[in-house]
Amino acid sequence: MAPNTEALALEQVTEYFEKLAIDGTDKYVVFPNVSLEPLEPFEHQDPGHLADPTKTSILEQAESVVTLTPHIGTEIHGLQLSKLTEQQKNDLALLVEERGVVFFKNQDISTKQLVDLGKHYGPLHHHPVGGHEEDSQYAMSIYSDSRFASKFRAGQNSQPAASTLHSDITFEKQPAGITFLKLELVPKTGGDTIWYSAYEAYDRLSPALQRFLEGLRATHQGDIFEHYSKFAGIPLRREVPQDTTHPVVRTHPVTGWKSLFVQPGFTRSIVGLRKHESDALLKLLYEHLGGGYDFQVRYKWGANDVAIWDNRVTNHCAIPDYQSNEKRYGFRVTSTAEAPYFDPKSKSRRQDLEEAQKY
Ligand SMILES: O=C(O)CCC(=O)C(=O)O
Ligand SMILES: [Fe+2]
Repeated sequence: MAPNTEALALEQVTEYFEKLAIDGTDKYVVFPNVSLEPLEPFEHQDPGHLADPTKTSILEQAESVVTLTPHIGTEIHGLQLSKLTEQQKNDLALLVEERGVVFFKNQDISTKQLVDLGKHYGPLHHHPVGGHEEDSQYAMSIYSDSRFASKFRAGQNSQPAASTLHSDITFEKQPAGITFLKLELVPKTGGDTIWYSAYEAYDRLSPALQRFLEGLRATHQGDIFEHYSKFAGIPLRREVPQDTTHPVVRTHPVTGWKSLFVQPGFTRSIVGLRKHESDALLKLLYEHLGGGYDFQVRYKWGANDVAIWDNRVTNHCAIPDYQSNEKRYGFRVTSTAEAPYFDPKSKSRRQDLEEAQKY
């Protein structure tokens, strides 16, 4: 039965959401009604610091490496994430941090193995609302089929996809770093994902606007998950922080490069500006991001592909264009990283590469 969320009583929806079998897999998604403690601060140790700058263990041992666009996205063929050595795990961190997103085709890695791999990159995030696989709270389900389509895609169909452009969980004080998504069921056509380089987004702004933005902070809110929890009758497992601010331009701890760290998904205002100033500036920046056709990569998924991106330096949006009778299932493993900071001495990616004559 395909429930229409709006028409259902909350009680029924809650029951519906307790445990959901994913057709076409042997998996169940659960939405446990548990109360989680607030996240504790931690000191982030980035494995990218341990990488070999040439990243040979990945780039030379793959069967082939495809640079998908000049600014973002690399596709790796012929390596299984389930079998990485310690050196490869560290080199992978640096590759993702430099390239923004890296794709591994047709992976045999299990949920448990991907969760274990994710832990190498930082403490894993347990989402306050998102359903997760029955066997792991750290494998957040990304799901859509005829039962879920109306609920999960409602709203998305009535607005431009770019308005859902986001970096994951930036409402947290220490938001996501390296993040994995494995898609196990993919629609026959459609359901691509687009990633945008926030390094290049910064580099495309005029020096005058760059200087203006540097040192500013913006508020980030996870209110959509609170609404979503009420709307869909899913328990809110942890309070979402209400007072998070992050720098508008942040410095990456490993590459040292600056990136533009605002997005329509979770950023709400720029601290210190009047509301109409903040709204106008964010609108300008969101148009700049969403219109970045020449600093994005659009990925056409194959079954069991894994995308690995650095949420500190990219934004992404899923494209909900497939038919509602199509199934799309995957799970995300999200490592968390440092509290975002801006180092006034840091360089932009373009400046650094130009100086090294690599641009
Ligand atoms: O479904 C997708 O392609 C991406 C969903 C998403 O935003 C995520 O996994 O963080
Ligand atoms: Fe996301």
